[in-house]
Amino acid sequence: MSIYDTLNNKQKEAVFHTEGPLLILAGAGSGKTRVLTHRIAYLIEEKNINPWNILAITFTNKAAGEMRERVDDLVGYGSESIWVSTFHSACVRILRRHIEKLGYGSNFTIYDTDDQKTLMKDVCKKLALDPKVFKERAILSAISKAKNERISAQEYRQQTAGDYGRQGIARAYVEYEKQMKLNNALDFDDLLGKTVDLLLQDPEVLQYYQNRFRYIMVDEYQDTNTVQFEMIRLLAKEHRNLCVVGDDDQSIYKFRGANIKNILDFEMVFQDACVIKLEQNYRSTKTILDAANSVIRNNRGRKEKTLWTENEEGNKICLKQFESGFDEAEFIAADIEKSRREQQDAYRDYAVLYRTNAQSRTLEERFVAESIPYKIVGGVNFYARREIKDILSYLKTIDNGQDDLAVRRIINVPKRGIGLTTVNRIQGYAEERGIGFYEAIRVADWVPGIGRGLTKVESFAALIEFFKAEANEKSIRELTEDILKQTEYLERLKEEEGEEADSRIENIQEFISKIVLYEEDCESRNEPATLSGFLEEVALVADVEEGEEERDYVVLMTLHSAKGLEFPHVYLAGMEDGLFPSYMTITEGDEEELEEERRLCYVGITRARKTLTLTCARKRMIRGEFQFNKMSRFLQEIPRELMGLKEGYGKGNGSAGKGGFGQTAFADRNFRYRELQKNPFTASKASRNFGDAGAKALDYQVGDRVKHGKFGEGTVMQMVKGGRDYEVTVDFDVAGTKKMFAAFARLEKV
Ligand SMILES: Nc1ncnc2c1ncn2[C@@H]1O[C@H](COP(=O)(O)OP(=O)(O)OP(=O)(O)O)[C@@H](O)[C@H]1O
Ligand SMILES: [Mg+2]
Repeated sequence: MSIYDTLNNKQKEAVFHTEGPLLILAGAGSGKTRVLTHRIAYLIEEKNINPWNILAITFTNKAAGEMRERVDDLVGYGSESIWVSTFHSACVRILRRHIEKLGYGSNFTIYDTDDQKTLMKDVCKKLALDPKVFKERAILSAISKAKNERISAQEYRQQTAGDYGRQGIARAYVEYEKQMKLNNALDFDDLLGKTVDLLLQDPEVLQYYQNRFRYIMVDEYQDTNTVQFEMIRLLAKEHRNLCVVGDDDQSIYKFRGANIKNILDFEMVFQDACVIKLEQNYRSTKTILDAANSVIRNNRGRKEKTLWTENEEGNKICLKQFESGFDEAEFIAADIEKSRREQQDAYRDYAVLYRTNAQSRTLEERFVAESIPYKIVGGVNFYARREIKDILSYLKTIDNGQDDLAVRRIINVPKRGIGLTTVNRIQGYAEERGIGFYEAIRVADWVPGIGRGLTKVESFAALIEFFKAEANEKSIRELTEDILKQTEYLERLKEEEGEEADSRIENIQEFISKIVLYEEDCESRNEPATLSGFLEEVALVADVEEGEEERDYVVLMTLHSAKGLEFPHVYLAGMEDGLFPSYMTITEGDEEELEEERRLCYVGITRARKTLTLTCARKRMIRGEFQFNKMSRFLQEIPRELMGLKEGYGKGNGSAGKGGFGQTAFADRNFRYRELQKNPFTASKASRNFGDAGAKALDYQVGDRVKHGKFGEGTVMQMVKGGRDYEVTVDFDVAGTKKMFAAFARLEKV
């Protein structure tokens, strides 16, 4: 039996159709990716095509990795010379070799978003653009959009003549390009754009790659954008052996410029293209497939497809509504553990998918508490996210200032003009004196060579001291909101705009919710909610080391990252109107947006092979406020007979099978749109009053023998009372004389 015998007739047709343009348009789980990998094997083994002549492109690194594995298994010897990669990494490889022809050095640097922002800041300054009107992030996203449409800076300038706002952007675009070139740098969009430039401008290079990539395959074709299409078109122009596979129902990257027209245009650009439709789904049970079909059916602008399966009926879909997001997470963790034991399968057979990154926080905490190994795919753990680490570092510094790394992390975040030289001087001084970094900051005027950096460091210290005083009087939430306000951390994120900044803001809001939950929890137990207590609790989750050898874990990820993947058991969490579909989609009533979200829901459902569990919460804490949500409208699109009952766990009493589902579940639970529109962080009454915590009385005095954690025993020589603390001079037996603040030194009388 050959490997091709496992394919159905349509799939075989697609695999054997090796010459000429081919479009495979088919629904989820119908074997598109499988056709691609078998096609590669077929080309090499049956058609004697040199592996070197094959290019396979897919969407994410994870998908590329999986495709590479599948190809290696099928092809064996020689498979390493096939290019299996994402668009970006293919472009980098091409550019490293030939970019000199465009006047760049082959050692060009790739700018990430931060680098871009830094450069754009300089550009705006140089052009004296009004920062109130021209936001860096907004300019950058306009540039990115233009680049994806292949509009150069010059063209952009001509197009926008007479339009004041866009003229400013055009000037910034021109200058940005000039600077990028001077820096020998490319941004992500350039990787594609410059590759296309190269292919257009240099016939030799074009010919080289056309001859090299005689067979080109593109997976997830529905999410390619205009530049990507142009690149493929050029590469395939000579030999025309281009096979693209996609599903218009799974197009979910419109916001990044994906152009669904590329599917429609394919037959126009390659007029003799053969089109094959695959209609049999091999992935999911009948029940899951029915659910997916009944959801996507509600989209109007789509090509009608009939996707069917010979797979078994399978379990009913489990739908559960919980009181809170916490209960939801508790259920998911318990359910995975229970099911895993019963079915004797592995953690990696389970995936939990959600709409926004911020949703991972509650799930992660539950998983840690239950010792269930998990991995966030396509992202990082909640407490490892940059913005969360930043705020945590503020809180740690305010709490005790003993975590040098935390202090160093925030001394210039957000930027307040304290450079690395100054930081290193302070560090050197701290090391020399054997004191902590923050202690050194507080005596910055003693740091040799600190010079002009001093005022800035002093005002940083004053800010922290202000927060310290505030910490004594305010709740952790108030303190945190004030940190975000006084440092303008949130303000700067908001100015950035764009999907990344939005996601960071959501994470911060989720962090605020965590604080509120902690404070409420303490209150209910009649315990004081202290900053140290909070940090300790968080550390239990934040400092969990990822097991190096751990290969079996539950996968947590956003719906977007889940594209192309499959799992035996899938949980879709947070199926609520206002979250999924998103609040913006609902309130703005944009039908196109809603259809895009519905496609995302279709992608989510069709990731499941055997079981699908849909969960939602009646109330969910968002930005520290409870918000009441209805079940997602997408759930209402799934016929009730496909849904089943699963016993409840823990506090979650919202079973969906009988009674619970229906009237009450879908009743309008005074969804508070207006609540949502409020400023997330209501201004707190921050008085610039440093308060006087007063120096705490010490149980030792001059002449006493004391003990220090690091320096050992010594004699107290001098004590000077300051506003908030004593400055103590101790003559240590071994370490010599040191000056230190009592609060930091934690000296014990012996
Ligand atoms: N002819 C077949 N016989 C048995 N299993 C098959 C067959 N075709 C596909 N499959 C299996 O069905 C599942 C889905 O296939 P694949 O991932 O290739 O689908 P897809 O169309 O790429 O899905 P998606 O739209 O989600 O990317 C895989 O587990 C694959 O191995
Ligand atoms: Mg696929």
